[in-house]
Amino acid sequence: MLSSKLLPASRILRASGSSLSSSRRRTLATVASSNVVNIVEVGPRDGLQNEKGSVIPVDTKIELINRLAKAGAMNIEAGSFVSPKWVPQMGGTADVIKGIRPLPNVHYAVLVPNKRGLDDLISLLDQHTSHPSLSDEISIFTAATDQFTRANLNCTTAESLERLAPVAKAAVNRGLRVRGYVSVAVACPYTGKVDYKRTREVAAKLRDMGCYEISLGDTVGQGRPWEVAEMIEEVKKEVEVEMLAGHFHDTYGTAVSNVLTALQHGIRTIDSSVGGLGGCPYSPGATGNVATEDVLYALQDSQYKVAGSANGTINLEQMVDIGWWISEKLGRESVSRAGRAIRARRRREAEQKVKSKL
Ligand SMILES: CC(C)(COP(=O)([O-])OP(=O)([O-])OC[C@H]1O[C@@H](n2cnc3c(N)ncnc32)[C@H](O)[C@@H]1OP(=O)([O-])[O-])[C@@H](O)C(=O)NCCC(=O)NCCSC(=O)C[C@@](C)(O)CC(=O)[O-]
Repeated sequence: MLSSKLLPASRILRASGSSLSSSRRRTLATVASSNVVNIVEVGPRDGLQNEKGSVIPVDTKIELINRLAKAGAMNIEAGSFVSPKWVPQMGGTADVIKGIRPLPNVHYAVLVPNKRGLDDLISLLDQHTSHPSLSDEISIFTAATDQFTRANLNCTTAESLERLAPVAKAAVNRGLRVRGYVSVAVACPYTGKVDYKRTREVAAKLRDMGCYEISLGDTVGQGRPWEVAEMIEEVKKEVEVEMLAGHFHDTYGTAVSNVLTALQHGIRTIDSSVGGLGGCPYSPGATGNVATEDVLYALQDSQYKVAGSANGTINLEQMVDIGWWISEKLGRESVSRAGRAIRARRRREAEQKVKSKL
């Protein structure tokens, strides 16, 4: 386990459950210079929510989450309490949460869109008090444009923020940590290039309502590294970089570059999805999140160290296996570039071994 000294600020806040006091901010400034990178594994939620066809069995989702935790993932978005009419794949989240074998030091988060979602989670937790670590975090979400928020939440961004404020407050009062998402932080499928001032304002409002971390989503996956850099610099004018996370989809193949750009601009928490699973139901054509395997590979032997519970990190080889396993369950191959290359390398090595024995 990494010492808390090495963990990015927002994750320390989450560990202590405290709010940002001024003395905290000073300690955090030192921590922010750390090169430890946190991964938030969003495969079981963002990765699976958009799957077409039949609903993925609860047992498969549970196995996915348990495998991810075993491979060292310490932050896993396990599902969402949203309307199953809107997102049918997330319908069985309560059963998924109940079925997880919770590991110590792993945070299992659940996405909620409204008070009803939070109430559903709380009633589940109340029924399972013997598993206090079942789920200790909610993610709430809105967007930088009204058009996207309407498609995703059936209201404007201002209305969503108004609805989310009491949800965040109730969650914090209950002892849950609250993470906020700003979707379409760079570009919107309905309106094109986004005014980053708007991204900044929405991120600041989420911070003010009690979110310990705000994830900036390139939902469409069309952000270029220089645009991501500009967006982050704009948001940083109002929100501490220690509280920011990067969430990049890979539609145009820029996701790994965008991750590196985010790190260069001070962000230390990255959302990713095993096997590059995913896509957003309200962003037509958008592909999956940056693959966790690709991020792990890109950061190997660099100045950055990925935090995790498998010998202090996340095991890349195991993640490759999980990416292939879940992709095959979904009837396809993993789209992770590192995953494919590592599988090919393993095949070559196995063939050479056979040849050398002949
Ligand atoms: C917010 C609503 C419900 C509004 O939807 P609405 O239709 O305006 O709400 P409503 O209050 O009229 O409710 C409609 C029905 O849903 C039910 N309902 C209401 N709330 C819930 C709930 N929590 N759980 C279960 N059921 C619920 C409610 O009871 C009712 O049932 P009916 O009376 O018709 O039988 C809807 O818009 C919704 O569920 N949206 C969620 C959309 C979603 O999950 N999108 C994907 C996640 S966001 C994302 O992927 C982006 C992100 C985070 O990854 C970052 C990035 O990449 O940018």
